[in-house]
Formats: sequence, C-alpha cells, structure tokens
Amino acid sequence: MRVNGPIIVGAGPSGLATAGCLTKQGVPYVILERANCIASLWKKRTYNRLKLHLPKQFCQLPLLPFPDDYPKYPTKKQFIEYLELYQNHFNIKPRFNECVLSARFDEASRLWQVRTAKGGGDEAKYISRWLVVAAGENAECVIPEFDGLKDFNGTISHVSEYRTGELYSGKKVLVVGCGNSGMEICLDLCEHNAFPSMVVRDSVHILPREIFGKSTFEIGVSLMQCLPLWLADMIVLFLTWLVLGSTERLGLKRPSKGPFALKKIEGKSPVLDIGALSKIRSGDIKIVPAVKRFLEHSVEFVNGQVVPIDSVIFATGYRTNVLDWLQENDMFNNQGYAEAMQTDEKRNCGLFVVGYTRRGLSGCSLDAIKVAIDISRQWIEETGNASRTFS
Ligand SMILES: Cc1cc2nc3c(=O)[nH]c(=O)nc-3n(C[C@H](O)[C@H](O)[C@H](O)COP(=O)(O)OP(=O)(O)OC[C@H]3O[C@@H](n4cnc5c(N)ncnc54)[C@H](O)[C@@H]3O)c2cc1C
Ligand SMILES: NC(=O)C1=CN([C@@H]2O[C@H](COP(=O)(O)OP(=O)(O)OC[C@H]3O[C@@H](n4cnc5c(N)ncnc54)[C@H](OP(=O)(O)O)[C@@H]3O)[C@@H](O)[C@H]2O)C=CC1
Ligand SMILES: O=C(O)C(=O)Cc1c[nH]c2ccccc12
Repeated sequence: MRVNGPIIVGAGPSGLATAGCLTKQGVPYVILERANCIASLWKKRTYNRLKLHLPKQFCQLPLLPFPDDYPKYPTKKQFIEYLELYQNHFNIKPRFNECVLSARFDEASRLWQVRTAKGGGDEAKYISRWLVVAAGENAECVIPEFDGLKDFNGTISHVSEYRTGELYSGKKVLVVGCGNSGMEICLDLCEHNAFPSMVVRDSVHILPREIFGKSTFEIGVSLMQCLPLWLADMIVLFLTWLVLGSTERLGLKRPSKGPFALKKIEGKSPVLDIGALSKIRSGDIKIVPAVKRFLEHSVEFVNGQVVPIDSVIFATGYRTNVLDWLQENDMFNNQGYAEAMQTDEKRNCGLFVVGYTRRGLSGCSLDAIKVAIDISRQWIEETGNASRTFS
C-alpha cells in the first residue's frame, strides 16, 4: 500500500499527538499499531491505582487540553478517557493488530518500505516518503537474568502484569527494582496485607510529589529556567530534606548526581513519593540489597542473607524496540533512545522520531508538534497540496 503522507508506528500518546497535529495541518497519514487498541501501555500494561505523577498541564497532548473537571493528577482511567477523546476529536483511525517487523529506507526509490505482521501469519507492506517512529520507550519489558531463577518455585511476573495486590494477600513478595513502579506496587502490596521486600541494589532519588503544596517537578523546572542545573538540584534536595528528612539511614542512598541532572543525563526518573516512604519507615516495606541468586523457595542477597519468598515481581523497567525493526538507526544510540533533543529529521531520508528522549509525556507532545510541522512543510513541497495553518 502506498501511503500519502507519513507512516506512524505506534498509537500511544506520541503517535496520537503526531496524528492530531498532522490532521490540524491537513496532512494524511497511516498509523500502524501492534495492539488492538490505542494507548495499549496505559490500557493493558499498568496497575489499577496508577495516576499521572506530574501535574496535568505537563501531561496533555497538543491542541486539546484535559477536560476542566479533571483533578491535578488524573487517574489512569481519566487519562485513557482523555486519549480516547483525543482520538475521536481528530478522527484518528489506526490500523490495529499490525506489528511492524521491519522498516527500511530504499536509497534507489528514496522511499520507506515497512513490513507488518497482521496475525494469522498474514503480512502487509506499506510504502511512504516519511516514517514517524512512535513505538515508545517502554515497548518491551525488561527482566534481567538471575542465577537460579528457573529453579524458583513461586510465581514470577513483571510489574506490567500487576493490577492490584489482592492476589498477594498474606504472601511474602520480593519486588526487584525501586523506580516509581517498584515503590508504588510495594505500597499497594502493603495495603492488600502482603509482605513486600524491595531490592535497592545501588542508589535512588526519592522526592516528595509536592513540596509545600507545589509539585516538586514544577519547582525543579522553574528553578532550571533561571539557575544552573546543579544549583536547581541542590535547592530541590534541600527542600526535599526539609520535607522528608534523611532517607539514607533507611537504605535509600542518594546517587552522586542530583535528581534533575540524572534525569537529563541518564534518563533515570526520580521516584515521586506518594506514600511508600512512610511504609519503608514503619518497616512494612523492607529494603534489601542486590539479589545474588534465587533458590527454590527463597532468595539469597549479596550480603549472604537468605529470605523465604512466595512471589517475585520484577519492576526492572522497560526498553525500546526500534533496534529490532528499524534498519536505518543513525538517530538512535545503542540503547534505542534518541540522543537528547536530536529529534530532527535524519536529513533527506524522511525519518522522524517522537517520544524517545526520556522527557515523559511533555517530551512526546513537544516532539510531535515539531515533527508535524516539518513533515507538513515537506508534504506540501512534494505533493503541491496546500496546508491548513498551524495555530
Ligand atoms: C507505568 C507508567 C507510568 C507513566 N506515567 C507517566 C506520567 O505520569 N507522566 C509522564 O510524563 N510520563 C509517564 N510515563 C512515561 C510514558 O513513557 C508515557 O506516559 C507515554 O505512554 C509514552 O507514550 P508513547 O506513545 O511514546 O509510548 P507508548 O505509550 O508505549 O505507545 C507506543 C505504542 O506503540 C506500539 N508499538 C510498539 N512497537 C510496535 C511495533 N513494532 N509495531 C506497531 N506498534 C508498536 C505499542 O503497542 C504502543 O501502543 C509513564 C510510563 C509508565 C510505564
Ligand atoms: N505516573 C506514575 O506514577 C508512574 C510513572 N512511571 C514511569 O514509568 C517509567 C518506568 O518506570 P519503572 O517501571 O519504575 O522503571 P525504571 O526503569 O524507572 O526503574 C527500574 C528499576 O529497576 C532497577 N533494576 C534494574 N535492573 C536491576 C537488577 N538487575 N537488580 C536490581 N534492580 C534492578 C533499577 O535500579 P538501578 O537504578 O540501580 O538501575 C530501577 O530501580 C519511568 O519513567 C517512571 O517514572 C512508573 C510508574 C508510575
Ligand atoms: O515519568 C517519567 O519518568 C517522566 O519521564 C516524567 C518526567 C520528565 N522529567 C522528569 C523529572 C523528574 C520526574 C519526572 C520527570
């Protein structure tokens, strides 16, 4: 199928935002989505109690704000409803159940050739001048290898399969990983009468979600606008200390880089605390060091301690999948992320990237606006069509 306009891979917030902005410009497109719905990460791979952890103004997509009656931190259900509203508003109709297997740029024709699996063994081919990669930073779950894991007799899952702690009532659960996911499901496990232990193998920045009624993220962003990054970080850490006190004696050592520097340089998100810390203080969530190996019914840590466990949940993060299917990947590093801010088109080859610079939903929206403007300029030039103006 020859596509007039770009092929967009992925119908999550990034793909939807790009489609919304292109529609506004009058540029047609095709979205290919491997799942059977939009926003599959949010609909199928997140726990029930999830809320946005940044204030809503940092999470909305371009051109359509959240409904006025939404709270400051919308729930997952509200966020999904908003994305559906967005889809309907811009009449976005992705081609579902089409998983992109490969995308290659043919130098001779200067066209992108995209091959998809459609289920039931069928394949399809799409050809276009432009390709927008919007398949997400969280495309695949990561479970690291551990000695003995295959001999462990309890249940093993990734946090993306976790919905509530109900199933774990009365159980001793090892949560591996202390990012926002690990911390929040430990809290949820406590609230469902389970006994969580959380692995902190190295260090972690834990910040209050709000400081004196103002979002910590917002405070950090405002400080970074007028101060050097290191100073903004020092102020945020000082304010954090005023609110939370010292967290090191709880086994939560802080990284040597500040929270915003670490996010900017390594893409590592600080934890925005919504209650786990008080459960760590009370001992309801136990902090344990790195795992040495799993045994049949227990786990041995690097300090030699052996602790019985019933279940292990890996909250060890995600990875992108572009390196698996995109043949032309000069725009990505060897981890499959776009180098910070380099979302510009790969010159003359029509390749664009949305949502790969680890700046959360606001990064997705900013990329989408820019990419839609660039593509519409080229589309007008090459097709001779007139565009609507972008406002
Ligand atoms: C639990 C959780 C909570 C988060 N909360 C926040 C928050 O509060 N604030 C914030 O700013 N950010 C948050 N994030 C960051 C998150 O990355 C964004 O919220 C957002 O979902 C990114 O949108 P995306 O469209 O780039 O990726 P995704 O939402 O992952 O969408 C990508 C889509 O591409 C599809 N896809 C992947 N590979 C292929 C393929 N080969 N072929 C076809 N389709 C494919 C996927 O099925 C998916 O539907 C959170 C992330 C997680 C995991
Ligand atoms: N809106 C919200 O409230 C939420 C937002 N999110 C966001 O979703 C994204 C993904 O978050 P999350 O799922 O927490 O993943 P992250 O990648 O943020 O965290 C992964 C965690 O796993 C640890 N880890 C990785 N490998 C190992 C290992 N071999 N042994 C022990 N620990 C290991 C990491 O430790 P180390 O640092 O040492 O590598 C880190 O603590 C983030 O952007 C996050 O902010 C997630 C949940 C809720
Ligand atoms: O949820 C995330 O991890 C995000 O990427 C949102 C985000 C972008 N920059 C930040 C800085 C501090 C905390 C969260 C974020």
